[in-house]
Amino acid sequence: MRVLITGANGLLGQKLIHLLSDDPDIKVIATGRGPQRIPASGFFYVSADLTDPESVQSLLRETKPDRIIHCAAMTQVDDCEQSPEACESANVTATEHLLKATEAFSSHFTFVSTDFVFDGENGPYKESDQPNPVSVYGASKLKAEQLVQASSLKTAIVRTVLVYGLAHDLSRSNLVLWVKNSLEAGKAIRVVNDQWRTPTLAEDLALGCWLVAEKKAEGLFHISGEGLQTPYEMALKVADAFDLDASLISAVDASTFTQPGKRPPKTGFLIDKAKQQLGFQPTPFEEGLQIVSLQLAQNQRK
Ligand SMILES: NC(=O)C1=CN([C@@H]2O[C@H](COP(=O)(O)OP(=O)(O)OC[C@H]3O[C@@H](n4cnc5c(N)ncnc54)[C@H](OP(=O)(O)O)[C@@H]3O)[C@@H](O)[C@H]2O)C=CC1
Ligand SMILES: Cc1cn([C@H]2C[C@H](O)[C@@H](COP(=O)(O)OP(=O)(O)O[C@H]3O[C@@H](C)C(=O)[C@@H](O)[C@H]3O)O2)c(=O)[nH]c1=O
Repeated sequence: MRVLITGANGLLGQKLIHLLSDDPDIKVIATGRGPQRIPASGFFYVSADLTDPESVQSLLRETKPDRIIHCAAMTQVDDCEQSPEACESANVTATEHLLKATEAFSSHFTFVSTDFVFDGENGPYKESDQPNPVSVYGASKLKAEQLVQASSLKTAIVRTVLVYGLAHDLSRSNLVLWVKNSLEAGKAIRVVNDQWRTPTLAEDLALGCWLVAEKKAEGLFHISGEGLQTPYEMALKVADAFDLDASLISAVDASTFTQPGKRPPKTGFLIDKAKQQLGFQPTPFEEGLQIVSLQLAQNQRK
């Protein structure tokens, strides 16, 4: 089976490559912007800018995938707010090019989306709840979802929430690494206690995406951790897991931040559909932190 993973240099992309590249029955084709930044082997890497229709057409012609897992996106929420055209291009137009190019090959298409399609007034959300994005990023992902749903291909949409984990040379950090690195540097941090999320271990998300793609499942799936927590609560758990000074963490209201992109207050997902239809079972947050801690220790020994 030939599996094309977009956004291969990103957090989810790297975890998918790690999950699939040792399987002798799967040929992993990884695509990213610019050179490969993943220090691993066992897969084929193609550099492509997905906003360029010609590049996308030739990528599909050359690789003829059976499954596509489209992870690539402009994920910096504040940058999207400040550069809406770049956001539209990376998140909507690129998805449109990919869908069009895929039509010739009838591949199954999995699109990775976000809790930020919701306004955060009524979380946790199930798949049938009504989206209402409050940021340019959220609106762009919803627009891309609508293109995916309108396509004649067999498609699935995997929405997820606040992904954390360790990977190489990422262009954006995540809450766990940010808190850990700040506390290790002795830096005081202010963390919001009036937003709620169901944080997702990157390895769990990769497996969830693969369960969808492998089964050629169709429709919407909410795939995340379980149990609402505030980023402040998560930060305290990070301090505990890494034996760092929790007194450096202070709780603040989101209103004290002047971020360009508005964040939905209470998202988080109900994941019964993914559990029942896919057999998805997320790792509890505390265990996820232990996994990240082990990976960091292994990297230090290398
Ligand atoms: N991280 C999170 O908390 C969440 C993520 N998601 C969604 O999950 C998916 C994966 O996110 P994640 O892995 O964390 O994000 P990352 O930002 O780590 O990875 C996204 C990748 O997309 C690449 N990319 C951006 N624009 C283009 C382009 N024009 N052509 C080719 N590649 C491009 C980036 O390249 P480069 O590295 O060169 O910048 C990056 O490697 C995204 O679709 C995101 O919207 C949903 C909810 C939460
Ligand atoms: C930087 C910072 C973040 N936070 C909190 C707010 C927020 O809930 C959480 C993560 O903040 P970030 O700015 O890293 O991420 P943010 O852009 O809010 O996260 C989102 O990313 C996109 C891609 C998604 O699709 C979403 O699911 C979501 O995870 O940490 C603080 O409390 N203090 C801070 O100084």
